Parts: sequence; structure tokens; C-alpha cells
Amino acid sequence: MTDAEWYRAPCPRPSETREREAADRQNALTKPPGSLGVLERLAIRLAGLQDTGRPRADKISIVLFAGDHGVTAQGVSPYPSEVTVQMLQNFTQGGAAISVLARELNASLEVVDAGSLAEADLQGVVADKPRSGTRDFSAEPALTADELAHALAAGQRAVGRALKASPDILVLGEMGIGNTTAAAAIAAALLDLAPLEIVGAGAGLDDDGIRRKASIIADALERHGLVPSGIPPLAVLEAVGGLEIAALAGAMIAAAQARIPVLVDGFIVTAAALAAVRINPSCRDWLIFSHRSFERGHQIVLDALDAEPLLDLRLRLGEGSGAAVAVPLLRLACALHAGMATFDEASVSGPC
Ligand SMILES: Cc1cc2ncn([C@H]3O[C@H](COP(=O)(O)O)[C@@H](O)[C@H]3O)c2cc1C
Ligand SMILES: O=C(O)c1cccnc1
Repeated sequence: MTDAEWYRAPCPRPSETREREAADRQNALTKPPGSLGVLERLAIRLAGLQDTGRPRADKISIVLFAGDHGVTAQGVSPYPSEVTVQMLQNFTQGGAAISVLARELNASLEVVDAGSLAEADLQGVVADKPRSGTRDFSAEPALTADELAHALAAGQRAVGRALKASPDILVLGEMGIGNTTAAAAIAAALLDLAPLEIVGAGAGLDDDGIRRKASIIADALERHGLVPSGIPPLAVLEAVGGLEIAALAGAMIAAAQARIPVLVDGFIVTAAALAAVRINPSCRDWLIFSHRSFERGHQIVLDALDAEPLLDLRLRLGEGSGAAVAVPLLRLACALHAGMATFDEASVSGPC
């Protein structure tokens, strides 16, 4: 493994001792064991990940990666590519959904331009991009190996900056018109699925549009030799990936290597998670799946990752919004774990 292959370095394992201690405490709290369901599992998992008896989800760092997609030339999104850069400005001016959620959660929000079409630096946005937009993958590979390496490392660099605030949890989001097409192409290639099984409406395509999007992906997978599957994940990202998607995969691996739990958002971030886990399976333990998106293929990718999302609110926005919405649940799980009395402390009788 060379320095350039930092993403292959193993991630630490969660502490089994802390998990056991947390499970014992949950069983001693004044409730029938298991009655707080997923909230118990969450507190136990966080105790193991954070290696503490007092798991927390107070300090939240949100990092949002943006990128544009050459394949939008094929009409795969109902919105024009300009919207990506316009939304970057909306994020920093505070008007986007994720801006509001970040404020409500008292979370930091860093916006990284990992490859939008913007040619100049945007105020309040960290530019870390090897090029402006990917190539149209219906005609040629989206990225070169060097561009992909840059994007993965941009994710690692963003995590390095976020770590300075010692966050309890990292929330990852994305923005990029056309990126549900790239995400579906990556997932179809890695899971050996017909694109029609996994493609959805994205930002709002109709049924005809969805069929066209699937057929553009199917042709591209053939053209790049990605069917049947078994192609290495980095080759898949080069052929049909996105700069923000690669940066997300790099960020997930880097966060796991640094022992920071990651809250995964919807369809696009989950496709990036699938790529990350294929590149470095040891990062899987550090990923907490926040919600099931309304995007059609999300459940399939979640299943492939053996992931049970916390929420299903029929969200289909992205930006990290679903992950942000799940933060209060994590906070409540931690508060219950820390604050409830045990049967002994409260002099409550256990089962007969
Ligand atoms: C105004 C606006 C704000 C968004 N915020 C996130 N997305 C979401 O929609 C895009 C993916 O959908 P597709 O692949 O169909 O283009 C991504 O930018 C995703 O983050 C947005 C989309 C729009 C239009
Ligand atoms: O689930 C998502 O992340 C999603 C779905 C549709 C459009 N944008 C994002």
C-alpha cells in the first residue's frame, strides 16, 4: 500500500467492551429490556464507536460535497446544471434546507466544491477540485485515475478540517444536478443490476424520463465494460462516477480511519457508501444509515449494505437533509442512555 493508496488502510474496530458495558446498562435501566428498540441499539453502537460510556451526538459537523455531471447533456435531470452552483450560493447564504437544519442543530456546515462547473472561487465554499464537472459518461469515461484520486483525497482533506472541531458525528451530504444518474450507474455496476431496477425520478423525472435515464445508463455500462459486474470499485468510479460521489467515499473512509461515526444520507450518499465499502470493507462499521429515501433504488443499495435506516419520511432531497433530520434521534438515544435511572437507583422491582 502506497501513501497514494491511503484509502486502503484499515479502519479501527468499534470497542466491543464499551458495547457490552452499554448493553448491560441498557438492561439495568428502568424499562423492560429492549423496550426502547432501535434507540437502545443506537446508544450501544455509539458507545462502541466513540469508545465511551457516555455516547454523544451534541457536536455535529456537516460536510456537503458538490459536483457537476457531463451526462446531464443527455437530459437525465429535469433541472439544468446551473442549479448546482446556484445552490452552492444558497447553502452559504443560509436559504437551503440543509442551511436551516444546520442552524437548528447548532451544527457546523462546510460546503466543498469537489467539481462543480464554477470556474471562479465561490464565497464561503472550499474549492478542492481536479476539474469542473465530469465528462459525459455516455460517450467517454467520466474521470481519469488522477482526477479520481484527487476527489477521494478531497474527501479525506475535508474530514481532516472537520476533525479540528472534534465532532461527535459527521453528517455527509451532496449537491449535483445529474448525480442520481451517476449514483444509479455506480450501484448498478457494483451490484450487477439492470439499471431500470434501480433508477428513480431524481429531482422529478416522469416515467418516460426514468426509462430514458435507465437506458442511457445501460448503454454506458456496456460501453465501459462494466457488465457483468466484478469490476473493481475504482474502475467503476472512473467510468461513471462523480467528483462529489468520490469525495464522499473518500470522506467516509477517512472518517472511519479517524474513528468518527458518519451519518449517511439518501440515495446518492448511500451509493458512495457502497463504493467506499467495496474499496475498504472495514469502514462499514462506522456508517449509520439515517433514512430510506423515496428514490426507487435506495432500498436495494441499503439491502446490499445490510443497512437498516432509522427513518422513512419519504424525503428525496439530498444535501444531507435526511441525515440531519436523524440527529435529534441520536441525541435522544444518548440522553436516555445517560439520564435514565437503573432499577437499583430508583428502587423499582425487576421482573417477577
Ligand atoms: C433546487 C434543487 C435543490 C436540490 N438540493 C438537492 N438536490 C438533489 O437533486 C439532485 C439530483 O437529482 P437529479 O439527478 O435528478 O438531478 C442533486 O443535486 C441532489 O442533491 C436538489 C435539486 C434541485 C433542483
Ligand atoms: O435520496 C437522495 O439523496 C436524493 C433523491 C432524489 C434527488 N436527490 C437526492
